[in-house]
Formats: sequence, structure tokens, C-alpha cells
Amino acid sequence: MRIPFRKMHGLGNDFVVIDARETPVAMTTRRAAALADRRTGVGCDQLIVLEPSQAADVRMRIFNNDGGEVEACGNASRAVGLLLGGTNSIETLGGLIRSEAGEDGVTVDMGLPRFGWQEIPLSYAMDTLELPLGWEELENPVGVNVGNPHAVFFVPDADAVELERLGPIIENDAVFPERVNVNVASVVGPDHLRLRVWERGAGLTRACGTGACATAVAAMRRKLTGRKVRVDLPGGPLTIAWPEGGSIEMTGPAALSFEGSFEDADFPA
Ligand SMILES: N[C@@H](CCC[C@H](N)C(=O)O)C(=O)O
Repeated sequence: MRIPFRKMHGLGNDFVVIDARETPVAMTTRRAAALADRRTGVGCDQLIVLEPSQAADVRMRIFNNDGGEVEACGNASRAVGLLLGGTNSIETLGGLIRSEAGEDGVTVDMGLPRFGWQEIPLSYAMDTLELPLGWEELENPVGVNVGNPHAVFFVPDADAVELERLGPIIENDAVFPERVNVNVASVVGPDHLRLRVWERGAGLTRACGTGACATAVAAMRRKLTGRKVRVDLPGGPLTIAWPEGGSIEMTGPAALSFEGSFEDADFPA
């Protein structure tokens, strides 16, 4: 039996999307990792499985390239929003979010950011606006959870950081019991940030939607920017707005690359 999938992306952060709303598709860590493998599988940063939901229009399950199931993915939320069209509610492990597909891309209401040290989560109590932590030149990040955990470092030049070396060290530090997504950002102007992300379970990606949300919120909390910013990632720009006390709104593109199928038996659950 062959299982159909769509290959989609948001600013080059790419996904295999399996629509299992009508026909269930078993997914495990092992199977997700095998499908996401770029050498021997279909290849993607994240594998997305759409299932029926009791609470929303659709349930979106997110598996990282390493097969781990996680709570949130901003770029995949826009891709799913594009796929569904119009306005939709999407149930994720990180909470209920809302998408609206329009002429200028897809806007997603990503919900409320969380800043409690237990909510990031961290291993022990500390001030999440200025974590007293450092790894070589990367120091004092902001901790924020936007459905998934992020550490945001503000640096003079995000492009100069050796993120492929420092990213995995920080991701796996015991201070982050659920590991962490590592963001390095530079302030370009009062409403403009430059960002690179080492993603938990996926490594360096062309773009990370939740990373852009976390970084924008971190910059706003530190009063480095206004409440609406453009975030430039290697794959292109996202617009992030966070009204005082409200939820985070992310707007940007999403695209369908191709449709294909894989042999069920080649990727055992
Ligand atoms: N690419 C995503 C984030 C995917 C999940 C992340 N790697 C995690 O483990 O939390 C995005 O666009 O947000």
C-alpha cells in the first residue's frame, strides 16, 4: 500500500505532510526519523501528520528530523493553513492556534508566550529575561516558551556565530531538561531583526517560525524593538506582532513543492 504525502515549506524550512484525517497512518519516532532522513528517506526538517480533532478543525502532530514528537512549529502551521485554506483552528501539543490564509501569505495566531522558568522549562529557578548562563561568546539569553522552548541570544552579528558548533552544545545542556531551540539574533533597527536558528532535533534550518516569534517577543521584552517587527531569516522574512498582553501573530509565506507517495512497508512503524 502506498501512503500519499505533500512536500511543503515555509521559507525553506521543509516538511513532509501526511493527511491522515480520513485514513489513519501510524507514526512512531522510528518511522518519522526514517521518513525525514535526507539520504535514505523522503527528507525534511519536520514530518507533519494531520489527524481529526475533537477540539479544533484539525490536529497537527509535529515530528522533528530526529523523530522526536514536539509541541509547535510556526512554519508548518502556515503550511497547514495554506493547505486547508480560509480560517482554521489547529490543535497542537503546544496548544490551540488559529490560521488565516490570505493574499499576502498565511497569518497564524500562535497564542500567548510563557516566561516562567518552569514553563520554558529550565532545571532550576532563574530570571528568564536575563538567564545567568553562557557558552563562550553566547551569554545571558532570554528564555521563552511559544509552545516549544527557546533560548534567544542577542549578539552584534548573528551571521558571525559558529551556530553549527555551539547550537548542539546549548541544545543538549542539562539546564534545559526538554532540550531547547537556540536562536542568535542581531538588532538591525527598531523594528527589524536578523535571526539564525539551531533547531532542537533538526539542526540548522533555513527558517524557524517559532524561533522568529520567540526572538521578537524576547526583543520586545528587552525593549530593543517596537511591538511589530520584521525578522530576517536565511530563508527570508517573517512579520511578527505581539500586542501588549495579547497573543503572538506571525505572517509569512508557505508553499507546496510537490506531491508524492511512499511504500508503507518500506518505513515500518
Ligand atoms: N521549524 C519549526 C520548529 C520545529 C520544532 C522545533 N525544532 C522544536 O523541537 O521545538 C518552526 O518553524 O517553528
